[in-house]
Amino acid sequence: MSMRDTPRTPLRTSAAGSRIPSPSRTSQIGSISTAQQKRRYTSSPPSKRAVSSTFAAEKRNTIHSRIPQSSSSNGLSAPTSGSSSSSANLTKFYKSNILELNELQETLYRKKSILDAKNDEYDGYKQKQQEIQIKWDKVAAEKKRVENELHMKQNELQRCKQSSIEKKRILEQGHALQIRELEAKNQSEINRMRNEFDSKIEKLKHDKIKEFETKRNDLLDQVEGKKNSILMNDTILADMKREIDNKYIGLKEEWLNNFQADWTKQVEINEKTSQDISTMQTKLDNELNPEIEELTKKLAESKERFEKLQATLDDRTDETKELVAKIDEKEKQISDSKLKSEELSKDIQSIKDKLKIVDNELIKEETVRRTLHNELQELRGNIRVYCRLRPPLPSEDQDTSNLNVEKFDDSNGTQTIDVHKQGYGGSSNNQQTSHFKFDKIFDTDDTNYDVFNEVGQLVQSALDGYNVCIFAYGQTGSGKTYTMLNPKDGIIPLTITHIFDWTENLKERGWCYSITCQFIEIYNENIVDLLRNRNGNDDTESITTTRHDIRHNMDTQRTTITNITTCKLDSEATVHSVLQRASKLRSTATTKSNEHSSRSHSIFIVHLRGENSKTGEMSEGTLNLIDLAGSERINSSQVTGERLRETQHINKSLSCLGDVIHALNDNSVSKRHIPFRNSKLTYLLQNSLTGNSKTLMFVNISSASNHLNETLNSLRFASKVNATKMQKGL
Ligand SMILES: Nc1ncnc2c1ncn2[C@@H]1O[C@H](COP(=O)(O)OP(=O)(O)OP(=O)(O)O)[C@@H](O)[C@H]1O
Repeated sequence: MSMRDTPRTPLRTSAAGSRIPSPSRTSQIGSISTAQQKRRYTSSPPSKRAVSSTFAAEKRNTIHSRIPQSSSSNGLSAPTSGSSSSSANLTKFYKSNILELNELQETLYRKKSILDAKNDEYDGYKQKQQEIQIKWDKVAAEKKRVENELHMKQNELQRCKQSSIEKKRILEQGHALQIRELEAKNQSEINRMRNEFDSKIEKLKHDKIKEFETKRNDLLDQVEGKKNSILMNDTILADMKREIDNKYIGLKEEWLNNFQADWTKQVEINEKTSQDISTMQTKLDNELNPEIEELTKKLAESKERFEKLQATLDDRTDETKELVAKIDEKEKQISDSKLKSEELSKDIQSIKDKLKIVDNELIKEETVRRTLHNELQELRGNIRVYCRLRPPLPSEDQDTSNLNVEKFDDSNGTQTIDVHKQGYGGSSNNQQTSHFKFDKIFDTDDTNYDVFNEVGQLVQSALDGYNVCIFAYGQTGSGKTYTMLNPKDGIIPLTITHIFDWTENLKERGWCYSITCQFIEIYNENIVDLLRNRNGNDDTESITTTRHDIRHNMDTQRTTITNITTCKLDSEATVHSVLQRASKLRSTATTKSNEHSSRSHSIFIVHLRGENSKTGEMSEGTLNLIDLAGSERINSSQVTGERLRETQHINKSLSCLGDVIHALNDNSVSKRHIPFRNSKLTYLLQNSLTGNSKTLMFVNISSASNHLNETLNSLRFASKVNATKMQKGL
């Protein structure tokens, strides 16, 4: 029961109305019978919860029950007799009881004050939690902003990287061009050398021609000289002839002949020289001219090539100049980018540092949150009982007026359901009304999501490393399976989905969780593995032959079951397939044993193991989600055989569950023995019911009037559980 919403203790002065009446005011009331007095002392004292919730009513009842109502019922004289002895008895009775009643009232006030103090403490915690929540939201928003900033910077860095790659590519292209340019340069060098060679050849050719021309000119000069000398000789000869003619006509003939002979000789020499000259001229023309022509042609070609190369070279030089300018520009851009990149790296580093601080803050906040969450849960009570009404099915009586659910009042913290039942003869005068108080009551129009909103906090506790048990108790068909396992929105599917969401969020605070599950049922005190591998000849017989033992490790407070299948839950798909596997096995058993599912307890066990890589913290919690067997009372004398066995086992295990919770509430040292071993169910859940564990019981009831008796039985059982509190440190 939540302390949060317990009504405040009234001031003592204002409690006058509830004080015990003085003997004088009640002097007309008869004295208590000895039998009643005896019963009062021998009955066990009411639990603390019962005292707090029903004290006023009890007090009234006690007083009225002790006052004789008629002389025929207790043998005392009627108040109208006015006898002094009965008045004296009455006075004596009140004197002896008023002290005790006042003491009780005193005790009640004390307890209520403690309750108020706890209530205030709880409000303080609530305030603190709200502040932390606001701080948390701020930190989360700051983190988101910083992450966005980081994201943008990373994008910018990425762009810079891409532009660097582009520049590198362009530079590489430039290098390739340079290589080609060098090749062109080498080519031009070759060409230059070739030109030099050509010009040398040209010069040589020129020199040779010059030399030959000089030689020819010399020879021509010689010929001219010879011609001149011949001409001179002719003149001399003519002179001599004339002299001879004149002087020596006789000798003329002889000298002329001689001279003619000489002259013929000279002519021959001249002819020979002329022949030599023409031979040389021919030789010059035949041999050197083709070579010169060839060389001239080559020279022209080379010139042409040279001009072309020169033009290309000019183009390349211009291109190279442009490239060099571009390279310079790019290099400048690269150095700018490098500077920017360094600045970005610094920014990123500072953001990372900030993120680290934020992370550390978050981790610290998480630890505080866990402590506060647990304190809050403890303040709300380690045992909670919720009631859930299911609407009448179409086939059932639609009249639900027997049940009346009080509106939930947040400041009250509890909710009451009134059950009206006709007395003997069906007369409305004989109607009896029973009141049952629970931490919360879900009416017929509340959905599974409304239910999960309340359960979620306990799932969070399991993630924080506590053991949690959630039971669904009620008669067959009251909605236990609908509450626990409805495929879309039952507690089990919603729990797992939320666990995935929460563990994902906790990752950024350094927490990494491994989630495993087992799904078993307890049928006739035998454990059946609902996740075992099915094979073709699998039948109910082979199921029950596999032995499963429960082992408790007292050091680690962990419980294991031998030969049981454990499945890793890493995605919603695996959860779906695990639940389908289990439901298939259950439905197979249902066809073989009538209404098997309502005759067995099914337990979905989720192990949540978390490790925080940043703080080194570890947490290990177990969440047990239990769909109990139908609780309807079947008289053992009405059934036989297998059904009788089932009934005995169910009755035994459910009453054992009640006993265990009762025993846990008993602080008396002599009664510290908790009868966990009396049933498989309680023995299995031993570690999850003791210590700092949290327990939630749903009592599922049908609102249909034809189920009223079973509804009352279920509500009575649940009220008994609700009147207990978990004993710590067992
Ligand atoms: N809150 C609800 N709203 C609507 N229908 C419901 C609700 N609770 C239960 N039902 C319907 O009532 C019927 C019986 O419910 P369910 O099978 O969950 O009961 P049960 O207690 O688990 O029975 P059993 O013990 O046989 O497993 C089902 O048809 C279910 O759909």
